[in-house]
Amino acid sequence: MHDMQNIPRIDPRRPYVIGPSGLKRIILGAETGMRDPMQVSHHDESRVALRTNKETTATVLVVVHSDRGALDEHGKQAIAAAALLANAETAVVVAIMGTCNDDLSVLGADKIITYPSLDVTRYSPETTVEALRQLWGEIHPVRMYLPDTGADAEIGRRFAAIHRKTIATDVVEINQTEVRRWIPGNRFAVAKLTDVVMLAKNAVDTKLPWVGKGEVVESPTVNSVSERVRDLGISASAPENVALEEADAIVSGGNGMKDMSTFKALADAMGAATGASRVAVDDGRFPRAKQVGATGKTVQSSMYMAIGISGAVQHLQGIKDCRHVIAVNIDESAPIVKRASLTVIEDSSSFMKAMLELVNDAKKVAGKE
Ligand SMILES: Cc1cc2nc3c(=O)[nH]c(=O)nc-3n(C[C@H](O)[C@H](O)[C@H](O)COP(=O)(O)OP(=O)(O)OC[C@H]3O[C@@H](n4cnc5c(N)ncnc54)[C@H](O)[C@@H]3O)c2cc1C
Repeated sequence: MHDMQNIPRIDPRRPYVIGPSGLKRIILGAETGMRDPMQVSHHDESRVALRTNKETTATVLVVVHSDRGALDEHGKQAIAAAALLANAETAVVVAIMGTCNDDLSVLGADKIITYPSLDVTRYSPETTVEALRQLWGEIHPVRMYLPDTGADAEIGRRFAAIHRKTIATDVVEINQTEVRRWIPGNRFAVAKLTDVVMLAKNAVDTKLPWVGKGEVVESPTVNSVSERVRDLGISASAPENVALEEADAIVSGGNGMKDMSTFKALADAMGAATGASRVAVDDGRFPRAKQVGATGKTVQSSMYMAIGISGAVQHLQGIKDCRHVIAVNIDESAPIVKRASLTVIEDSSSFMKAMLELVNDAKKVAGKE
């Protein structure tokens, strides 16, 4: 049985979601002229084939906001979905609202256009919609894909409403003629394929057997538009007021972290929210609301520092969307080490004291104290 909570976690390999019934046939079948992934060596990246060698005569457009030069998993999925669905004559054009340091060719992007001034730190929906109107007029895409979250969710709806495009939201399955979205009661709502497709999270696998051309194009000038809403900038709220699921930096303690006062001081100094493993919660060191993992919160911070946490599979499930995981552990064979992009093999208490000193020194140098 499915309930609403399971909806964003659809396994793309199940037979009814995007990819399986539709995608497998659409993209990998001989009739599309696509490369057969079985002929591609996954171990030799230099030999990964282009998605298509044919001259492209049509385009599909993917629109994604980036955050400090990086795309989140949902944004990546939108690009991969567009590439999976495009036929051999169709180019995948990606408009990045912001900058992008990632290699998007591995997600099937053929052409990448960045709009650095339209990143998520500024609220400028009317200018963004104008940028898309200009781009749409230039490349005449057959379809536009966006992730159905955050700034992208708003832009897709605004664009469709203003420019009278058909739109489907929360889409989990798509084929040549129809889109499907989940509705309560474990049912699909089916609609004709629309101009704008807003994709639900985790409906597509981003591991592709081929690459796009990845050509980066200079940012076009966008006509100036007067925004009706004035952006007063971003002000950070105190980490303890931020929901763990929305925190950008999290310092998390586990069974190997007992020095609570240094832990709290470090989190404060770093401006990070605090999380915990289940063992640390069961011990009474953290409230249940701080538990990260399968039976706790699923977080998606840019930085997740796991101090004295082993990285049990149930804990890792809660941090799968985190961008940078830093592990602090005395055991270099702890599973968290495999997940982390940086590991410090050190006693948690000594680490936290040293780190606290470094952060405070850095703040003094920056004149923030
Ligand atoms: C159904 C189910 C659901 C679960 N849900 C969750 C969940 O949502 N979230 C969750 O976290 N767990 C969950 N668990 C529990 C999970 O399996 C682990 O038991 C738990 O995550 C372990 O917590 P830990 O890593 O803090 O503790 P431990 O497994 O005890 O690991 C402690 C780590 O700290 C290191 N360490 C020890 N001393 C030090 C030191 N002085 N300095 C630095 N490092 C040190 C150790 O090397 C070790 O790696 C669940 C389990 C089940 C069965």
